[in-house]
Amino acid sequence: MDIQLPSKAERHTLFGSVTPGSKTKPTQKHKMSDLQNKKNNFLFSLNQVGISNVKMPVNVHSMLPPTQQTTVATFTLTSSLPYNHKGTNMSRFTEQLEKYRQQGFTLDLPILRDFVRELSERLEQVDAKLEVEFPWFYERKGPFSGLTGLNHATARICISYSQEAGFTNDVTLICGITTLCPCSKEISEYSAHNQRGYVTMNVRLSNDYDEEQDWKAALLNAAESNASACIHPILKRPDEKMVTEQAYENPRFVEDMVRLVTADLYEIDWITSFTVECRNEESIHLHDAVALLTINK
Ligand SMILES: Nc1nc2c(ncn2[C@@H]2O[C@H](COP(=O)(O)OP(=O)(O)OP(=O)(O)O)[C@@H](O)[C@H]2O)c(=O)[nH]1
Repeated sequence: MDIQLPSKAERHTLFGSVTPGSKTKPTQKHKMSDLQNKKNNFLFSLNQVGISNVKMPVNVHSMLPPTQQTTVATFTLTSSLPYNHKGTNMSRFTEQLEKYRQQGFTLDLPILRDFVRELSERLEQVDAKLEVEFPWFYERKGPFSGLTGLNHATARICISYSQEAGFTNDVTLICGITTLCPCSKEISEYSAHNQRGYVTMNVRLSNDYDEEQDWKAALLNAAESNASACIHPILKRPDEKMVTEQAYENPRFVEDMVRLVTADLYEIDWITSFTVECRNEESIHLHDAVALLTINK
């Protein structure tokens, strides 16, 4: 094949690009109009305005191995906006993220609290909120073989700051477990259906919480230690036999899961309130089974 192509500039013209016209508007920042900083009565104050779905590599400390890990986090950053401000200064949200990225952003709670307070100052607003979600990785050994592999759970941190009320620290962990149906076990001559369930624990941390306690590991343990069995990346046949028998010996409805996890979270003194949800991707249905419980201690 021998195709004679026009130059790249000619190709762009062919596909509709035009020469820039004469430009009259200022190019220097101080001469540009600043629409978003216009003050007037704009009718309503806003609860939240900012940016969402921002991806960034971050560092995470973990009590479970790997104890230092890098992962990709998705951020939402917002503040409120008074009725007399037309718009927020959007560029300052990403400027704040970039400042922390250059320092090697680690998602420790004290660092995130500094981030949110500084963000409110940078925005010249009375409050700010950070929500960040990331896959958190933890090693899991086969129960017989001891062979190690990596599992992950979805972790979320939400820090709110206001000059008036200070900080609230909410965290969420969503992890996979195995559940075996008690009803199916009871009524069947053989076997019982079982499935992958997802436990979502949404927790408010008290001021006593310190990073040594690692909320991620504690919430994972609350879910897994009450499940029919844990999820494993690598299982050899002796492992598989153990996991299968363990599930049969520990049947759980979604209701059982939520109540048992609730009891564990209730006993943790650095948790002030929480919601537990269990969702089973039923293997005998196309629909899921769900249960949810909220506790204010
Ligand atoms: N408020 C607002 N800004 C938007 C919106 N859509 C885009 N922008 C952003 O406007 C930003 C520029 O505005 P500012 O952050 O106020 O920029 P600036 O005034 O040069 O920066 P400062 O001097 O820090 O105030 C860009 O980052 C755009 O992304 C919107 O819906 N609302």
